[in-house]
This record gives sequence, structure tokens and C-alpha cells, in this order.
Amino acid sequence: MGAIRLDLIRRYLRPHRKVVLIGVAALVVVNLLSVSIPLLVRRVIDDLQDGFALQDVLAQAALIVALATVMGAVRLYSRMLVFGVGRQVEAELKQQIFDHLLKQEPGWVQTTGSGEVISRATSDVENVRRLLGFAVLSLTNTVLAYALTLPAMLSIDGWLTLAAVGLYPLMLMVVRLFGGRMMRQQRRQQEALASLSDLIQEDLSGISAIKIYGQESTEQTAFAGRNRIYRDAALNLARTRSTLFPLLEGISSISLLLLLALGSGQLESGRLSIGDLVALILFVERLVFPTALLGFTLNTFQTGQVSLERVEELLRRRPLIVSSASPTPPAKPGRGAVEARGLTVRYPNAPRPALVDVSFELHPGELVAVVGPVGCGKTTLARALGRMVELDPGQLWLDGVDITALDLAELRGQVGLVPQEGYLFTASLADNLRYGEPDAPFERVEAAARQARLEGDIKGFPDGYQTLVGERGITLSGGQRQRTALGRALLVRTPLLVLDDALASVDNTTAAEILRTIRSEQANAQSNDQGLGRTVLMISHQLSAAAACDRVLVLEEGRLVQQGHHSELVAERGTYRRLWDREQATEQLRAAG
Ligand SMILES: Nc1ncnc2c1ncn2[C@@H]1O[C@H](COP(=O)(O)OP(=O)(O)OP(=O)(O)O)[C@@H](O)[C@H]1O
Repeated sequence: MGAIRLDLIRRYLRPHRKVVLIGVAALVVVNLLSVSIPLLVRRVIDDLQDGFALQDVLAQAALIVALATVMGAVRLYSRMLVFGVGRQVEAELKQQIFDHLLKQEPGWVQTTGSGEVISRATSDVENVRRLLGFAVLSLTNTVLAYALTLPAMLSIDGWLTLAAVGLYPLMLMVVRLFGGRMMRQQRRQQEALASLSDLIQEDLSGISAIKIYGQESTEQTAFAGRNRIYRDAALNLARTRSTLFPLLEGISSISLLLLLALGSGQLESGRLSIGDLVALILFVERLVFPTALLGFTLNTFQTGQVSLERVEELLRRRPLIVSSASPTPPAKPGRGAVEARGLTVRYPNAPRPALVDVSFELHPGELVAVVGPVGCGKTTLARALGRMVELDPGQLWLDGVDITALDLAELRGQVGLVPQEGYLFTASLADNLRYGEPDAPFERVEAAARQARLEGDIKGFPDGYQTLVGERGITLSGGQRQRTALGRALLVRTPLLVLDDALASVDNTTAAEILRTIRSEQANAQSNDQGLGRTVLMISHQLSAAAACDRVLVLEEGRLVQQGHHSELVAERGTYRRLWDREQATEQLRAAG
């Protein structure tokens, strides 16, 4: 058995120490009462040898019943207190883990696997609850039972006591022998369960891909493999448990038999009264349960320990992307001016950087496109602007402030990032649109929907803006989903808007209308003297969309290889011209065929 992390257990229990202490005090009372009852029974039985007095017997019996009732009530109270602490710690820990998960960068959750994270946040936390509730209660109870019962037994007969409990160390040896194995098996079972949950989650998210490629049977085989591993792990653990506990029961029964056999001899020789023997039997019986329970308790301790460490490991994980300790306030009002100087981004464990030495400027109110072959780093650039990937300081500035020096919440209030796959929460369409500003009035929700060309679609939905969307709501088309994500970003008036291929599923006419709206909004802001209008960086696979922008940045293999207006770039030899020629050829083929 690994070293018990008492420091961790103490730390978790510290905020509840008053309740735990009252619970333990109640257990002391329970055990004192529990020791006094066999002693009372002994007196009654021995008094009976001297003659039967109904009044006395009834009085003693009433006392025993009263004591047993009080004992039961106090035991119930102590259980409620200590189990309550376990539940309380469980609730606090779940909240702490959830808060902690929200602080992590998205890349970590993706690489760790959500099944693994969910398993730690649920089943591991439950094991911790059992450790702090059941295990602490029963271990304290066992210690108290021994501490109070053994002296009482020894005062009756030392040798008989030794004979009765002499086999109990053997019981502990058996527990120790099986303990390490059970701990390893428990860990394997938890890992297998996490891997099974990962697969279910992944397959549910990728169900369309599975169907399109007809890979149901491959996935079934993969599931069967992981399911088998989980089943075997669970069976191994069950096998160890089911060998251990009958062994413990057997040993305690032998103890009782030994006491009866040796005790009756002592009775005959007159060295022991009947009351003494009955009391000893009652005492040994009292110890059977806490000792047998010790097996369960140690088991719970072991699994709880494993889980406690897994939970601690999760809570120790420091997010890579954090606000600066003394953040610089953003420029107010924000103008959306961006400067990148030698921007280099490398994902953790990636063999080479996704962006290398990229330098450019975005002027306030500009509409700039980013194009380039697949995997050239376009999305990474979008993520860098929203600081969704870790950056070294001194590479990227927003309105003259290094973005790593900005408070994260402030930064995200300045940069609207619209990903290609807009996520919809299970909520009304209106609430999805106002997700970034939950208190935004309905007029702004309508305006955002109008700008994102979503209004017409909403009219066709059963409950209009109140239609439930997301996982449990109606299914939106890819284009509707994208336009909702765009509307959500447009509602929050960030000075910089980054569209990461956010119009890819929107038809060309609608995409052009949306761009025109953004353009006229920029122009209005400039002519109304409301500043220069928001700056827009638009990542696109379609060069025809880039042609309508003020400027185009061309990336290739993580480097900025060209920049300029579309008309300049098509006139140059280079990546842009190559991509443009290819797009034109594809268009012509499509028109011809
Ligand atoms: N989370 C990640 N961890 C490690 N490497 C990554 C991660 N995301 C992207 N990459 C790698 O970084 C490089 C740039 O990827 P990025 O997604 O920025 O390209 P992109 O130009 O947006 O591609 P596409 O046109 O396909 O959308 C690629 O080599 C990619 O494999």
C-alpha cells in the first residue's frame, strides 16, 4: 500500500474540522456505550446466579434498552455529520475542478481527452468523498472500538482475549497482501473507463464521418477492444476482492470458535463466570464488524488515495495562458490597430513552429484578408490574436499594448474571434447570439442577426428568436451555425474582429452581403466621427473574397511571404498568383462542367 497522504486528507478536512470533531466525539460516546452494554449484561447474568428478582431484571433490561437506543441515535448522528462532510467536500471539489477547467487553454483539454478529464471530475471525486466520509468514519470507529473494547476484555480474562483476537493480525496481513494489488487494479480500471468514455465521446462527435465512410464496424471493434480491457480490469479487481473478504470472514469465525472452545473449559473449572463468557462473546462479536470493515475501509482508503492524487494532479495543472500579474490596461477606446513583429508560435510538443518570424501591421478600420495553402498557419494567427495559444512577449501588440501584458478578459473584450466551427449552446437562439453580453437588449440581438444575414432564417424557425438550438435543440445548417457565431461576435462591439474562415459554409452572395455590411459599418463609423470603425482580419480559402479586401497577407509554411492589394499580388509571380490561377481554373472547370 502506498504511503497514506495524511497531509492531503487533513487539508481537505481542515475547513470542516469542527463538524468532524463533533462526529468523532459522538463516536467516542457510541463506543463507550457499546462497551458498557456487555458489562451490564454480564452483571445481570451473574446476578441471576444468586437469585431471580423480576424487578431488578426488568430495571437492568430497561437500562440496557435505553443505552442501546441512545447508542443507535448517537451513531446515526455521527454518521450524518461525517458523511455530510464527505458530501460537502465532494460538492466543493467538483466546483473547484470545474472552475479550474475553465481556466485551462482549449489545446490542453483537446490533448488530454475530455473522457479523462470527466472521469477525474466525477468518479475520482466520488472516491475522495468515500475516503473522507466512509473511510475516515469507519477507521476512527475501528480504532475507538479496539481502544475501548480490548482493555475491557483484558480485565475479564487476558488469555482468552489473546486467543480470541490473536488471529486478527493475520487478518491485517491478508489485507496488506491484497491491498497493493487492489490499488493497481483499481487504477487500471479507472484508466480503462476513461479510455472507454473518450471513445464514446469522440464517436458521438464524429458520427457523421463514421457514417460517411461506413466505418461503424471499425469503431465497434475499437469499442469492443477497449470494453474488453475495462471488463478484464473490473473482473480482476472483483476477483481480488472476492478472495479477500471471505478470507477475512473465515478468520473472524475461527476466532469466535476458539473463544467458545477455550471459554467453556474455563467455565467448567470455575475460573470464569457465565456472565464473563457472555460478555467476552459480545465483545468479540463487537470487534468482528469493525475488523472486517477494516478491509473495506483500507480498500476505500486505497482507491480514495489514488483518486485524491489524480484530482490533485488535475488541480496542480497550471494553465499555460494566464493574465499578466500586473496587467497593462488596454487603449480606450480601442482602435483595433495590430502590430506583429517577428511573431513565432510553436505548439507544445510540435516538431516545428506553426508561425515563423511573421511581421505585419493592421491599421484601424482596415479589412485585411489572410490566405495561403492548407496548414500554412492561418488559424494559428487567428488564435494568436485572441491569445488562445501561448505567446512570448514582445511579438504582438494591440493598440500599442503587448497583448501578453493585457488582462485576458480585457483582451477578449477587444478581439472578437469567430472560428470556422461556431459552437452553439443548448439555449435559445437569442441567448446564443447574446452569449458574449448576456444582458444585451433585444434590439442589439436583432441588429446582430440582421448584420449576420440571419434574420430571414429566424423568421422560419418555430419559435423565432426563442427557438432552442444546440445539442438538444433544432439542428441548424452549417451556414446558419456560422452566421449565428458571426452574429454573436458582431453583437459584442470589439475593435478587432477576426474571422477564421467563418463564412466558408455561407453561399457566395450572402458572404458578399455580410462583407458589404461590415464595410458600410466601417465607413459609417468613419464618417460619423465614431472613430475608424472596427478592424477586420478575414481568413479565407477563397481568393475572390480576398480580392474585395484592402490588403491581403499571404502565408506559406508559417511565413508571411507576400502582402499587398489583390491587384498588386496577382501581378507578381509568387504564392498568391499560383493560388489565384488554381482557383480560376477550378471555377472555369466548374462553369464548364
Ligand atoms: N493544437 C495544435 N497542436 C499542434 N500543432 C498544431 C495545432 N494546431 C495546428 N497545428 C499545426 O500548426 C500548423 C498550422 O496549422 P493551422 O491550423 O494554423 O493552419 P491553417 O493555415 O489554418 O490550415 P487550414 O487552411 O487547413 O485551416 C499545421 O502544421 C498544424 O498541423
